[in-house]
Amino acid sequence: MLKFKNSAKNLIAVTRTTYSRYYSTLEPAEHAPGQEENEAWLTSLENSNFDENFYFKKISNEKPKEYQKTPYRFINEDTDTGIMNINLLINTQTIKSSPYSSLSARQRPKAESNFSDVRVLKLSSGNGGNGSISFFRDAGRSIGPPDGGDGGQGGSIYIQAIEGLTSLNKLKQSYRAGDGEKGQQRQLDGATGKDILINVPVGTIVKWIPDPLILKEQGKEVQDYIEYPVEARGETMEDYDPKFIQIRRDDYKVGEGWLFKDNDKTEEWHKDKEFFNTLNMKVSKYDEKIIKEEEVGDLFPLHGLDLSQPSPAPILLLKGGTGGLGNMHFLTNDVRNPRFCKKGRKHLQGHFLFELKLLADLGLVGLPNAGKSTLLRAISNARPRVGHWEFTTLQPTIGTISLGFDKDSFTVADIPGLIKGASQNKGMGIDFLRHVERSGGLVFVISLGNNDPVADFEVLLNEMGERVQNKNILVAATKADLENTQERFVKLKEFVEKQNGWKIIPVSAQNQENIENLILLMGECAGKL
Ligand SMILES: Nc1nc2c(ncn2[C@@H]2O[C@H](COP(=O)(O)OP(=O)(O)OP(=O)(O)O)[C@@H](O)[C@H]2O)c(=O)[nH]1
Repeated sequence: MLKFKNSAKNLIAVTRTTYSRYYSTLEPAEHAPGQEENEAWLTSLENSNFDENFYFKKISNEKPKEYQKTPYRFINEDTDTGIMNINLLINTQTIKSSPYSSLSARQRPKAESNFSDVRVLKLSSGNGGNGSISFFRDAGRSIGPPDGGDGGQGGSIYIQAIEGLTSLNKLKQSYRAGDGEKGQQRQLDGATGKDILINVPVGTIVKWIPDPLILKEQGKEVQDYIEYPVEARGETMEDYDPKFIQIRRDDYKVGEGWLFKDNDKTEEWHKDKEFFNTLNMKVSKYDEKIIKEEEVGDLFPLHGLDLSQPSPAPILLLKGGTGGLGNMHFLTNDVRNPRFCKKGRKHLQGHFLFELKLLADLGLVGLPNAGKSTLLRAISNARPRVGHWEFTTLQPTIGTISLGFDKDSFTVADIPGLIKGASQNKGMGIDFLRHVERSGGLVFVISLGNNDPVADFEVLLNEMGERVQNKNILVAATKADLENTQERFVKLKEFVEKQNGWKIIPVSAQNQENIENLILLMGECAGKL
């Protein structure tokens, strides 16, 4: 049999009588699928039985119709998507306002340049490259068999929580993965678009949110939406409790997405031809498969992705578009001269809210200037800022405390001081409490240098509200080295011990007094002893 190679040097000249004879006696270009292979592939598509249940189960409860106009839809099936572990679902937490909103302009840039725990990012994956329409050519022959390669896969956006990061401030405002390149002649597939991997600190929660600009136009606040992802849009329905958001690609439907080579023989011309319609019916099955895979793959947990552990591998957030098929796939018995290929599938785009909740075993809670940072310096390797003025601590610091070489160590988070009215956003507000929210225990740091430590403790308990529930509590009465603190300590001890038998210990962080005992009690509070 005569060989038709894709290199001119290897080409064996053939004399052809008719076009069809030419094709029936020649094999196509070296790696391009041949006519027989294409026929077999199209037949397999025709007979293929995609697990419709698998795909449609997830969207069967999709309601109501008008939501479908939006570029996203809610899905309420609680099924594993195959790319994301459902166990990662968490409850939505409230975000009220910028943690820095109440700071003076002088303080703000300092705080924001080093630390950021809430960010909104615009993310887009890449478009799939278009297929290519090309025919083998050489000097002796004006046109050969189709050899147009496939478009490259669009780049995807991945996220990975890694240890050693403590802030979201390095993230950019938007990320866009690369587009797949278009297919090339000689069966060359287009290059794959560049993926993007976003590294975040362990403890980051990622939530999908609608475009903040659109929300603004509608007079809605991103914050409201985050607090009640569905309710704030007035879209809650009885028995409708969506678990996923499906961000949709504004793209061609099954049987569409063809690109044609000739200006005069466009889609209209082809749609009149039986050979094209027959082929399109078969290729539609391929479209269906790709689109169904997108429906499943493009789901995101509505209540967010909680990266509370280092991610063993990057997690796919937004998948790039699939590359379009080149014309080499469409050479069949009926289609001798496929002057068409498929477009690449489009990218996905969405806005995501990144919220960092540092993960420490214990949280230090106290009024400004109570001595929290000094205490953390005394007991751990952390070096938080210490000052004589209030609100020295503008960003949370985490210290690690060792209980000895044969015991677990534990971590302690120092957060900015709370003041009366903090829950109404006074001082630094209470947004920083997100960083002690997931701690098993809280250590209240009360200064014995203040006149009425009991009243101080009451202020803190008021501001903390229900946040103290289900937590181990310890009170560190600090600055015990100061004069006349004995009597204050006795009163405070009495008050503390009345509260569910909580423990209290006097210390002087400055003079390193009673620190060993404090560490032991803290280890107990952290559940490590
Ligand atoms: N005498 C004495 N002074 C202390 C002790 N601990 C802290 N101080 C002083 O109290 C002041 C406040 O200490 P910080 O550790 O910055 O207090 P903070 O609670 O972290 O303050 P904010 O950052 O405002 O929340 C500093 O001047 C410290 O030197 C102590 O045990 N004894």
